Amino acid sequence: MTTVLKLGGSVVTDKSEPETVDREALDDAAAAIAAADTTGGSDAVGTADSDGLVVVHGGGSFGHHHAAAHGVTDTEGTHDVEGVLAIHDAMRELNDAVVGALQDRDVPALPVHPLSTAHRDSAGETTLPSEQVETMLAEEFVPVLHGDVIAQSNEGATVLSGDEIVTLLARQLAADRVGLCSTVPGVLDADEVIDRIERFEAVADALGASDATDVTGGMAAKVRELLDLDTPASIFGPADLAAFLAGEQPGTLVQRRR
Ligand SMILES: Nc1ncnc2c1ncn2[C@@H]1O[C@H](COP(=O)(O)OP(=O)(O)OP(=O)(O)O)[C@@H](O)[C@H]1O
Ligand SMILES: C=C(C)CCOP(=O)(O)O
Repeated sequence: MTTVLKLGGSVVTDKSEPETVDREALDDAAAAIAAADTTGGSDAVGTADSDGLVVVHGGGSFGHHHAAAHGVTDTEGTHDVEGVLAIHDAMRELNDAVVGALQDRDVPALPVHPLSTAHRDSAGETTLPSEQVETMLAEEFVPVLHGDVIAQSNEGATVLSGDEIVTLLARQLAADRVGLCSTVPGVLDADEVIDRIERFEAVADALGASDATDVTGGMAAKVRELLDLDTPASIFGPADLAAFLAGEQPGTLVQRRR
């Protein structure tokens, strides 16, 4: 079984303070991942024939802050190389922290930086090679990707969100499970967690943007992307990470009715 897990930038960073890792939250997440034994092989998460875990993390107070400062979004690009590097370097720094926290817990985590491998065409179609991720999984490593800036034809460089990485990889790896761990316990409608979302229109009124600086669209964009997947996806909070990794479906399950 292959699991793709996104650790929200809002979980692993303090989104109200530029470039601040939330060390406690990150270590808690790393501990939950370590306890779940998520590497490929016979004892891995979910079933006996697990192919392992891919971790993706978002930008939080690292990427979004720099992207906003340089006017870069997932559709608006820049040719300013210093701006591109500022966004990428911030994301690499956060990725170092995430990989480091996992390695401190003996999770065999390795970084994968999308700027060096992914690109977009002028219509915004993203290509993200996954062969290195698949090989890492086969060798029982835990690849750790992150939202990033990537080259886009006619735009310079634009933001690739962790959420889009999750959906691209889930398709390419034919993932069995997808989890988005954010700061909220699920998708909320008037403070109640919605159990299941099958159609965007049914929840559109409840969905908003992020309440922090976020250039890629917050909760509404997440739900839209997840509804396009064949793989069922769960959106849940940090308290439910261990349950998700143990095979449960906490929070909100997003799956289009076929
Ligand atoms: N109906 C809703 N239910 C839950 N959260 C919502 C809703 N509408 C808007 N939100 C906002 O969406 C946020 C989650 O999206 P956000 O993009 O900030 O999360 P993330 O993936 O953890 O962070 P990042 O994008 O930095 O990786 C919540 O913190 C909340 O502010
Ligand atoms: C802002 C950058 C560079 C990454 C955005 O990733 P996200 O937080 O998953 O939307």
